[in-house]
Amino acid sequence: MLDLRSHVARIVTSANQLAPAAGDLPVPRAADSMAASWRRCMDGYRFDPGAKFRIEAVSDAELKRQCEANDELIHYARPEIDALFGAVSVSGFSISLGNVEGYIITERANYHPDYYSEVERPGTAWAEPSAGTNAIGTCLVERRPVGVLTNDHFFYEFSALSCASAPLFGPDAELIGAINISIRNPELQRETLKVVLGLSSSLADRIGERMFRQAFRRCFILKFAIGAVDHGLIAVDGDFQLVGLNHAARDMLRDRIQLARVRSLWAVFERDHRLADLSRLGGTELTLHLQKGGDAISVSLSGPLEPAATTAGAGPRFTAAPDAAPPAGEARPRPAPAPAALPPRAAPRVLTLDDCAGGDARMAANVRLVRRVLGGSLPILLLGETGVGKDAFARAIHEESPRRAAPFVAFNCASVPDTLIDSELFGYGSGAFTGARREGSTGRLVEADGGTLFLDEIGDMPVSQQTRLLHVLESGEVTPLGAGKPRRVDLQVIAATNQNLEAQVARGQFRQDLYYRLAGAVIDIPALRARTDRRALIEQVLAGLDAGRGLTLSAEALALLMAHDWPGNVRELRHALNRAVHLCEGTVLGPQDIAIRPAFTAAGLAARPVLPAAAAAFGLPGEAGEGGLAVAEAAAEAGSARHAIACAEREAIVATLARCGGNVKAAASALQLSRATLYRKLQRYRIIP
Ligand SMILES: Nc1ncnc2c1ncn2[C@@H]1O[C@H](COP(=O)(O)OP(=O)(O)OP(=O)(O)O)[C@@H](O)[C@H]1O
Repeated sequence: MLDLRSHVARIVTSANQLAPAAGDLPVPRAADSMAASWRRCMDGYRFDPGAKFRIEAVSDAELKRQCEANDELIHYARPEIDALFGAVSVSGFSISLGNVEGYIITERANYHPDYYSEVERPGTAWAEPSAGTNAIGTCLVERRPVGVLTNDHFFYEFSALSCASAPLFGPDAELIGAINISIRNPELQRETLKVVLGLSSSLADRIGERMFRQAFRRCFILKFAIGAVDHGLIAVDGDFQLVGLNHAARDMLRDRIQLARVRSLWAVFERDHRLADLSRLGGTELTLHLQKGGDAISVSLSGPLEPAATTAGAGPRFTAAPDAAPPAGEARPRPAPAPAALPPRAAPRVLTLDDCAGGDARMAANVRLVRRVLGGSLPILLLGETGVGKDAFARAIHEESPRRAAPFVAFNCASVPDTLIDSELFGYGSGAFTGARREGSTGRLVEADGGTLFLDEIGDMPVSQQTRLLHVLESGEVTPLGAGKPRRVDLQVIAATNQNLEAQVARGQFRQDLYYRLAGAVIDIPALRARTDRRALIEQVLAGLDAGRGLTLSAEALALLMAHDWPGNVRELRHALNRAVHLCEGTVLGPQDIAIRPAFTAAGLAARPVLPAAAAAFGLPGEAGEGGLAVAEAAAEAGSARHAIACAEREAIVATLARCGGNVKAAASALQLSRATLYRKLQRYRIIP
């Protein structure tokens, strides 16, 4: 432990250099990772490391309110904390649970009288903007496990303490708190703290897993490990549609999920026939292969905790949606004792063209146009926002086409790296390049011979491949790479995009001649919000998801769904309903089952820029700039509705700060947020570094 002078000098030097200091001050290597936090303390929160510090604590009444607000979290965390505490009962040791605001809400402590201190009791405020560098607060800011050894604490008052905290993520992958282990021993070694950090992390993972399994208790759960991280959890329904991914799974699979914008498990893993009947496989360990030649991953599969159709006797719902606490007075959910299988489901039906048309006049006209060119060689171009059903429409075209006995081959131009598009699409001959398969590859164009080739996300095709594709469309011949001899192909090409191809042509990003070639029959699929048959479509999608439970929508739920503007279109609708079906206890879906908010219509809010005056006052970029990106990232994966909410929140914060002349305390009070929460949001939206 350093004396006060050396403590202050070390912090100031390291924070300023963000690297070990030269000279005679002992600056351990961990100072590197702490320095960013020390710098935040000095520059961001205007703390002085030499100042006397007293930890803030909330009143008993406020602590009670916070405990009630975090009732679910405490319910799942407490048994795990007790179990670990019982196993490691040494003196000067405590395990605490901090909420996302950094307040300790429950704790088990076994203090040695020599080391006893009031500082860590429930109600104390450990958010970094309140208490400086400390394990709970810094872990919440950095969203990663953090160990803080003695003098790594910003304030000298805490330098007898060493702490290790790990973030806790909820079933929707949102940060909900931190688990902290503290040891009051000024002699503690950094290596020992690393072991303690491991304990904190596995405790947080176990609590997160229990919450995830309960939230998705009517789903099949796949648990897997990639690299050192071994707690990836995926919830799927009986149709292998992804219903939930925990934080670790999103992290591990981010690229694959974003690339393909997937909702199906089989867009992440290679399809595996052993999983054909999920309900027989509970408790199975198996190896799945990541798509596109990815690694083999060991996966353990468990069946639902509750049958999907359960009504009476089920514990009250724990919804995974943030802010959706269970209604007051409901008892806590208890995991159901015996696993049960989901009722069998009909295989997902391929939509027909009539299904796609529904009762919408524009769609009916689209279908009439398409029927006139079915099976010919005139290309069809499908335009429409993401999720409107372009892929579904393309498949329906093929199924009604005279070509339906031949293959339907789909190729997503955005999900294949540029360097592989050539070989994947046009094929290659044996030994065409290093790493090529000995027997060569036919390529998708040849695979689709006689049938339909669906080129999804055509706007993402690189210009060099556009030239080759144009040649194929004009000549009807494909020449695989290194194969010399061209091969004739007869196919109907359907291309799709949610981009503005004409604008891309004007910018030189898309070949004009290819655009005209592809635009044989142009089908503009309307956004869900513009469809006149929205209500019928909502009911049709629900009927396809409810596995024969005969679920209906309450008037309020229907009103909510009708009022939403569905920026993610039918996909978003499907996802919202799928989730509601899994969370709904009875047979009528209520508004509480629907995770969207009518007050924030995404198109309106997302389109509004940050108030120009506020942006100027703080030197902020407008919505399209870095701040907008920060919002987008913060809301990534959470869906566009939450993105809109995040936009609105950021806008409100910036405007209030501007009104309060940049005074964070005044802005926090005007926004009715704690100072710590406001700082967290300022960082999250990158309003401050
Ligand atoms: N008319 C419909 N009825 C029921 N479900 C539909 C309908 N249209 C689309 N869907 C469903 O909506 C989801 C999204 O559709 P699809 O993947 O075809 O959209 P997309 O326009 O191709 O999206 P993207 O541009 O992101 O690729 C799919 O699960 C699809 O089955």
